Amino acid sequence: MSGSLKIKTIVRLRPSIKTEQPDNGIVIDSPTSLSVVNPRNPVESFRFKYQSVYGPGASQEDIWDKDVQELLDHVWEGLTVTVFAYGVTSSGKTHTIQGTKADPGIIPRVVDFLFQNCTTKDRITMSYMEIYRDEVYDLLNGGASSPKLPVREDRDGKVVVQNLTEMHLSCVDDFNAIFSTAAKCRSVGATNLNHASSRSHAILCLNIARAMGETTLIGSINLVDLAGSENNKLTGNDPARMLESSAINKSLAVLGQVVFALNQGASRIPYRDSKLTRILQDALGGGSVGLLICNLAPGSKFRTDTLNTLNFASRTREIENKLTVNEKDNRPQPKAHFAAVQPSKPTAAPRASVAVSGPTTSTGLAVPSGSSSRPSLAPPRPSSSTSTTSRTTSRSSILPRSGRNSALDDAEVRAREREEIERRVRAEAEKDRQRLEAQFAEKERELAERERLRQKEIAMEKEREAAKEREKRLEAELEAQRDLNRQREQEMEEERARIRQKETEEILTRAREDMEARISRAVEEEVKRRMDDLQAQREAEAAAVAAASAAVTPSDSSFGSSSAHDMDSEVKKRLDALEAQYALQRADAKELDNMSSKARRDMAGAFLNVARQYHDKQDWQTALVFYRRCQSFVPDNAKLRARIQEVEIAIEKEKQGVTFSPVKQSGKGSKRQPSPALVPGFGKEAQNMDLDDPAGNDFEFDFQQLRQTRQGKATKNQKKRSRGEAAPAPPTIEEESSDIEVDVILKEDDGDEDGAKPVKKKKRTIGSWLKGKAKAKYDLGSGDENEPPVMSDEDEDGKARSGKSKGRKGKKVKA
Ligand SMILES: Nc1ncnc2c1ncn2[C@@H]1O[C@H](COP(=O)(O)OP(=O)(O)OP(=O)(O)O)[C@@H](O)[C@H]1O
Repeated sequence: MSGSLKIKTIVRLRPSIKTEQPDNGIVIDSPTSLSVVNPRNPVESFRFKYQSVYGPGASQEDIWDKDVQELLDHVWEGLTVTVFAYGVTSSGKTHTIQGTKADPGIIPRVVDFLFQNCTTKDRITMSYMEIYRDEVYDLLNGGASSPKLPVREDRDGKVVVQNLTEMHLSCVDDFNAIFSTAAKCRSVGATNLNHASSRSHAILCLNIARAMGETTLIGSINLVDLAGSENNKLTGNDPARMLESSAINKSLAVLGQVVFALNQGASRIPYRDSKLTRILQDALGGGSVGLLICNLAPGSKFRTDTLNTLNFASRTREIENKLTVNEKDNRPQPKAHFAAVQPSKPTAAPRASVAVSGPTTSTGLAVPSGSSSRPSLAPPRPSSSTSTTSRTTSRSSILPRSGRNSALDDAEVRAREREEIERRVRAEAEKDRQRLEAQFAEKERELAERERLRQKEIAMEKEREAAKEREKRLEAELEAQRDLNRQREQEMEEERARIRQKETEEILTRAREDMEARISRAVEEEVKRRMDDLQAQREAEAAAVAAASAAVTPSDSSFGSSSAHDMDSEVKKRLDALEAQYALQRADAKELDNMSSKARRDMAGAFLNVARQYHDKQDWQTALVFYRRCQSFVPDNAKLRARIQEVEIAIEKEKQGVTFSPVKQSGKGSKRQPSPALVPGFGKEAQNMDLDDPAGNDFEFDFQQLRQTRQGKATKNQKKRSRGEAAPAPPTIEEESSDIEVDVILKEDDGDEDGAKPVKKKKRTIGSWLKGKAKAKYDLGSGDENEPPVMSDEDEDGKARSGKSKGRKGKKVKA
């Protein structure tokens, strides 16, 4: 088989081991892709795609069956197959490549496979080496305790590990015995991350030579268990481990550079910068079939290494190898003849192959096809020697001396030329390397700058988010404060309303008490005065009787003198009464000066009430006193004047022994018409409400409806206040009654004696009524002689309205 083939790249994520926390940072999306969370920005993740992706549940067998076994077919075609495991320390490279007895990895499966499929003609050999601190040691010869082996390029440009032991295998057991001993020689040490951490890169090489008539196909399998990249902060390495670690990391860095340079198509690939890349030259951009297994470890502490490993894998899968069949010509070589000796052409050899040569064995990890320099599996036979060295020896032995000298000169010249070319190539390569490194550094700087800006942007975004959050919190706090203020204001408003209400009630109570006190004072004084008068009168009468019985005088003169005496005492009494009344009126007049018109009306009403009570009892004297006192507050009221005159007449008549029928208190008929002020539930508020029709019409007014509305509202407000809620100020009676309808009885004067007669009813609201109101009908100071003054909740008969109102519930009253 020939042609080119890209390196096959697969990924394997190992399960979490006992001491590790489960990790969701790596997600296997499909059998060929996975996503890894960005360690710098956890909301972001990177997605990768490879030929195969194995999760923690995948077995050794799965990997073998799907991705490894098929490659071994190429071995029988004389190709070199290189499988290498790459990954951070403890990611499972050794587990995958080597495995354990219970869970065998790739190596034992390959050996089984080879022996199952080989024929008796096939010859299988093995070599096993380790690269420890950038030196090569033979693991079949004691590993790092044996001498280090030089890595050279032979004349054909092949990389060879000199003196590496190659052992023949006849069966699987042979291999197991040799390998288990050799594996123990491998440099392994304990770190914090892996108790059996590989401190070296191990390369097991299995060669299969199959004779095919005149040629022998030499297939090879290189199984490479790389040491893992290490973060010394995590591994907790001691100084010795640090040196190992630095060598491991350096060789892996060069491996990365080689892959990078191959991807870039660079003219110089830095294989020579480490022993590892030098030896793997054939697998990387050389002539072999390549399989890269990237091992991943779960856990956030490995996240950056995981991403590095996956980036490395992505770059490696782009590398294309030009496959080269390793073939050996079995035909006997023609006898050495100087004409046949040609300098070997470096271009004829494969670009990169690893060959090992030593004193006892001469075999290669990869062998150039058809080349006479191909190492043989059997000990070298003189007749078919393929080594350049033996060719050179036979050539020199047949040359004459002078010819030998000139041949030596030629060789020297060629050697010098070669050195010169090598020097130039190296200088050029060095320049390329420096240029690439500069580019690399520049790229890294660019990436670092981009990363810095991204981090800055993230930090600013976070800051913006935090500021928004703060603003929201402040706004909420402000709103809460505003609510609190509103609530407090409402409470204060309610408190003020309560205080106002209380003050009003107190003022009213005080006024009422004051008035009651004055009335009772006045009554007491009057009663006392009258008692005194009565006493004086009785004493005077007793004295007069005594004097009359003692004196002996003619009957007419005695009659004349008795009559004069009576006249005197009567005049005197009247004078006393007038004086007393005058004194009272003076006292009232004094008070009157300081009173408001409303207070005057109140006082007049109070006295009128008392006067009426005496009037009803036909105690004309006392009634007269109170009517007069009432008059001192409303001196211009004509009706009151007339009432006083009536009472005075009654007194006169009484004195004359004439029976006197009680004076009617209503000037208009048997039934006094209630005024709005007398409607229960309204008290004196309605006094100022003028319900007089400007047109002089009468009307009916449903006070009961108004009262109920008002009481309903008052109860509602009271309840509100008891709950501590704000209640509106009580509306005025005008406001409340404005929508209430009344029936207006229009009157028409038909010219006869009866005067105006009610003819029809018309509905009007109190509001509209009030708009057109004329003078105040019930104003005590109005001087209206046709209407009685209205002072309190009692009607003119002195009966409480509340009692009457019960009987009138729901009935329309005539105003
Ligand atoms: N697929 C797996 N299933 C179960 N256990 C595993 C698996 N892969 C690795 N391990 C365990 O993880 C631990 C580390 O594995 P291993 O030694 O193979 O890592 P490594 O990559 O070779 O590390 P180092 O580079 O340090 O040599 C071992 O205990 C191994 O048994």
